[in-house]
Amino acid sequence: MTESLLDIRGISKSFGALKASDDVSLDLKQGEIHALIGPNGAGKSTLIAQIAGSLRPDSGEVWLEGRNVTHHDTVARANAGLGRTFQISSLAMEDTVLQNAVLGALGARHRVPGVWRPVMRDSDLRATAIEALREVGLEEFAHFRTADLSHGQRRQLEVAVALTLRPHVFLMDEPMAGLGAEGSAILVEFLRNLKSRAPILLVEHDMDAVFQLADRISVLVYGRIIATGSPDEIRANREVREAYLGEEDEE
Ligand SMILES: Nc1ncnc2c1ncn2[C@@H]1O[C@H](COP(=O)(O)OP(=O)(O)OP(=O)(O)O)[C@@H](O)[C@H]1O
Repeated sequence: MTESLLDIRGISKSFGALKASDDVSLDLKQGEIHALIGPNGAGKSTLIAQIAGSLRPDSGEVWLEGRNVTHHDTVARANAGLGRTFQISSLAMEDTVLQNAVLGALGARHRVPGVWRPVMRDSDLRATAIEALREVGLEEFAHFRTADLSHGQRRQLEVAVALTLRPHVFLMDEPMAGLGAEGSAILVEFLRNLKSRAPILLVEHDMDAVFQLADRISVLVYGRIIATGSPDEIRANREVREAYLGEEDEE
């Protein structure tokens, strides 16, 4: 059996009377894209926040590469190999592409250089940042203002920033959001290649992208996972179709 790099065990989280996560278990194995789908308000972002460490579960555990990180904060989890891209861009739009990547690489270091040593002249940080930009195909845009990138390129830059932390596992929250058909197609191809570098837990509303990309899909409804399986299994699952996918998938 392939070892799970990320293992979510029985996570529950309530906001008052609302159970946003209800005994959720799922895992992420080497080389796969595991998509988490579900209607608005199903609890996807709440679950991602608990995996990333920004929200504490009421009960349950998060294991990363065989280590229980349930009580680690976001920085400790990032340093342990959990890379994340966000639903809302965390990039500094007025800074250059390279500056954003260097800032990401700076977060990967366990110390902050002294103010006398300008960050942008730190050759290790620059090398890490340029390597990450090269990996996502943005090296030639290094000196562009981030605001001048296309939407899709900004998504790629977010991945580059995450790559500077040398993640072993990726959490991605709606990377396709706001992309047109062409941008989505490029990003789908990009993520398909990226998964061999680090497996991806993907929250995504774009069902075309999900069904093209995912090796496994879990469906979250009212905080509970109602099904996990291959894209074909999920498409054929009656409960999933009734709860979420709707009749348009019936052929
Ligand atoms: N901090 C909070 N306090 C109270 N309720 C919250 C809080 N965060 C989320 N919720 C509620 O928990 C439920 C799950 O929300 P969540 O944002 O995780 O869903 P989602 O599946 O990510 O939705 P979307 O697809 O729209 O992003 C919703 O009913 C939401 O209103």
